[in-house]
Amino acid sequence: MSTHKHFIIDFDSTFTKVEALDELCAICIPDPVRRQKTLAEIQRITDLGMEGEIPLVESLDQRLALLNANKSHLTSLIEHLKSQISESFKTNRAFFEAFKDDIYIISNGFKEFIVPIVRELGVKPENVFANTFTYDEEGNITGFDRTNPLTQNQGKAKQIKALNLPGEVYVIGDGYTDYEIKEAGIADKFYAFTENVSRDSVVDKADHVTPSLDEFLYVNKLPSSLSYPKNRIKVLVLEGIHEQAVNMFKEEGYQVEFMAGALEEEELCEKLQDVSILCIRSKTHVTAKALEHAPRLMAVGAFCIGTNQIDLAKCTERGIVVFNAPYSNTRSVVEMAIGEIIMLSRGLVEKSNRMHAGDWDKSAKGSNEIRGKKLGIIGYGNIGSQLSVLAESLGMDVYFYDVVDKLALGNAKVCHSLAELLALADIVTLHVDGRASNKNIIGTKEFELMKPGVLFLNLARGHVVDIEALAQNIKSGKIRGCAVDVFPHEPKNNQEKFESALRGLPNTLLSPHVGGSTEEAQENIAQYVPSKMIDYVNTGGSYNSVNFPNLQLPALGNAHRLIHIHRNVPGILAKINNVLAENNINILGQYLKTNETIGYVITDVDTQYDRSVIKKLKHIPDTIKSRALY
Ligand SMILES: NC(=O)C1=CN([C@@H]2O[C@H](COP(=O)(O)OP(=O)(O)OC[C@H]3O[C@@H](n4cnc5c(N)ncnc54)[C@H](O)[C@@H]3O)[C@@H](O)[C@H]2O)C=CC1
Ligand SMILES: O=C(O)CCC(=O)C(=O)O
Repeated sequence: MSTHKHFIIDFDSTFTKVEALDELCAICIPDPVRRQKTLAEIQRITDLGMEGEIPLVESLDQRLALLNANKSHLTSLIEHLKSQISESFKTNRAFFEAFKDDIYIISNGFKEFIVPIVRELGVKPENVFANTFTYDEEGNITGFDRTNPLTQNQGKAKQIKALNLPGEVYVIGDGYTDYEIKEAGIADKFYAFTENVSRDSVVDKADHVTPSLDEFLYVNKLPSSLSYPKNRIKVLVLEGIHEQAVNMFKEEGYQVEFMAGALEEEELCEKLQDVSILCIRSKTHVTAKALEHAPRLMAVGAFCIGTNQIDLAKCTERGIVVFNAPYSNTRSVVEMAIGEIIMLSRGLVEKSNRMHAGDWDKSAKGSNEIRGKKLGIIGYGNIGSQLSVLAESLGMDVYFYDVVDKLALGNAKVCHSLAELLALADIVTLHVDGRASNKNIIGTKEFELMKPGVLFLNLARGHVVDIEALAQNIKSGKIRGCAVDVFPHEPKNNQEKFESALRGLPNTLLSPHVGGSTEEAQENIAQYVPSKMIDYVNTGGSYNSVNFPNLQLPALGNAHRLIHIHRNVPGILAKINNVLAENNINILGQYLKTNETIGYVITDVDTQYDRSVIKKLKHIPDTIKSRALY
C-alpha cells in the first residue's frame, strides 16, 4: 500500500522564477539609480536570510524598511508575478490539479501576492501559509504580523509541525529555510530546487537536487508533462566547440560537460557510459569500440563537414543518429584557399621568413599573378564549386574533376579524368570528401603527371595525399609551393607536438587544420548542429542527418509520439500496428522511412493509453531503440 504524500513547496525562486520583494522594489522605486541601489541591497539581505546567515525576522524587517511600498503597488506586483511562474511548474499543471489537496505553499513571503499566483495552478488558498503585511491608514506597508510563526526562525518547520500531516512529507525549495524543515525532522525528504537559483549551502544539504519540477516528478513516479526530465540528458562537448552550442544545450535544460581537446578511444569509452549526446569536431574518433561503451547514446554531432572520423555504419546499427554541418564553414575554407593560392604564387611565405631573419630580397623572380592561371579543382562539391566561382571572378581559368557528374558553374570546364586535370593545371587544389577509398589518391604517380613548378593545396583530408611523396616532390622542386591544412596524423590538442615530413620545407605553408576555423563558421555550426540534435530529442526529426532515413515531422500536438528504430527487415510496421491495435490505441499519424540498414517509424497516438505498450514495442524482434515522446 502506498503512503499518503504531502508536497510542501516554497514560493520565491521556486514557484516563481523571482524573489517577489525584489520585484516589488522595481515597481515602487521609479528612479532607476535609487532603484538599482536599493535592489542590490535587498538582494544582499535576501541571500543572507536564505543562506541562514541572519535571522529571518531581521531580513524581513530590513527589506521592508527599504521598500516604502503601498497596497496599490501590490496590484502591479501580482500582475507581474503571473508571468514569472517557473517554467516546469507551468508545464506540469496536471500535477497541481491531481494533487491539489496535498500541495501546500509554505513561504516567508506574503499571502497578499502568493495566493493569487498559486491559485493560477489550482493550489487551494487554505493551503497557503505565509506572512501578512500591516498597513497604515493610507495603505502604506508598515511591517508584518509578528505573531505569525513564519516570521520566526525555524518558522516553516513550526508551521508544518502544526499541520500534523499524516504520511510522507516532501519539501521542494531553493532556500536554507526549506532545508530547515527536514533538519527539524518534520520532512521525509528535502529537494533542492535549482531551476531558478542554485545555492551551494542548500544544495549540499539536499536529499536530491531537482533542476526542474520534472525531475522531482520523475524520481517520485508522479505524472509529468515530459516523458523524460531534460536535466537527465547528458551532453559531452569536445574539441573546444563554440560556446553557443554549450549555451543552447544548457538553455534546453541538459547537463553539459565541455572539454577543450579531443579524447583517445580509451578515455572516450570511459566518458561515454552515461552520455546521451556527443559533440565532436574532426579529431575525436568515434569507433565501434567507443560506441559499444555508450549504452545511452542517442545522437552524435560532428561540428564540421567531414564524418569520416565516425563509424557511421555502427552508429546506424545501434540506432544512433549523426548530424553534421554541411555548409556552415565552406565559405571559410574557400577564402583560405584563395588567400593561400595568392601567397604561394608570390612566394610570400619564403619572403616573410627571410625578412624575419633580416634578409631583404626585393625581386620579381618566381612571383606571379594568379590571373589567367589554370586552377585544377579535384572534388566539385560544396567547397570546390564555391572556390570555382570566386577563383573565376579573380580571373583564373577553372578546371575541375569529380567522380560524379557535376554542373560546371560559370566558365569552369570539366575534366573527364584526374590525369587530364593534373596535366593541365598550374595550381592543383584538393576538395574531395574523406571516404576511406580516397586514401592516397594523390601519390608519386599523380605528382609525376603534374606540370613542373605546380602549386599544390590540400585543405580536404590528410589521408588523401601520400605525405612522403609530397615531401619528395617539394624537395626536388617539382612542386614550387604547397599549402597543407590537414594531415594523416594531427595532434589531438594544442599541447601535443606536430610531427610531419613537411616541416621545414621551402615555400610550404602549413596550418593546423583551420580551414573552417573562423568565428563566423564556428558560431554558425554551433547554432546549426545543436538545433538539429535538440529537434531529434524533442520531436524525433531526423531531417538532414548523415545516417538516418530523413524524416521531417510535424510539431507534436495533443498527442504522444512513439519512436521506433529497427533493423530493416520485412513486417515490422505491421507488428508495431498489431501491438497498438491489441492495446486499443488510436493512431493519429504515422511516418515510416527506411534506408539499407534501418527502418524509422514515428507514430502519433492519443494521449490516453496503457504505458506498458512502450515496453511491448521495445520487445518486437529486430527493434534497435524505442522511446515515447511527450
Ligand atoms: N580544412 C578544413 O578545416 C575543412 C575541410 N573540409 C573538408 O573539405 C572536403 C570537401 O568538403 P565539401 O565540399 O563540403 O564536401 P562535398 O561532399 O560537398 O564535396 C566533395 C566532392 O568530392 C567528390 N569526390 C569524392 N571523391 C573524389 C575523388 N576521388 N575524385 C574526385 N572527386 C571526388 C564528391 O563527389 C563531391 O562532389 C571534405 O573532405 C571536408 O571534410 C571541410 C571543411 C573544413
Ligand atoms: O573545424 C574542424 O574541426 C574540422 C573542419 C573540417 O575538417 C570539416 O568541417 O570537415
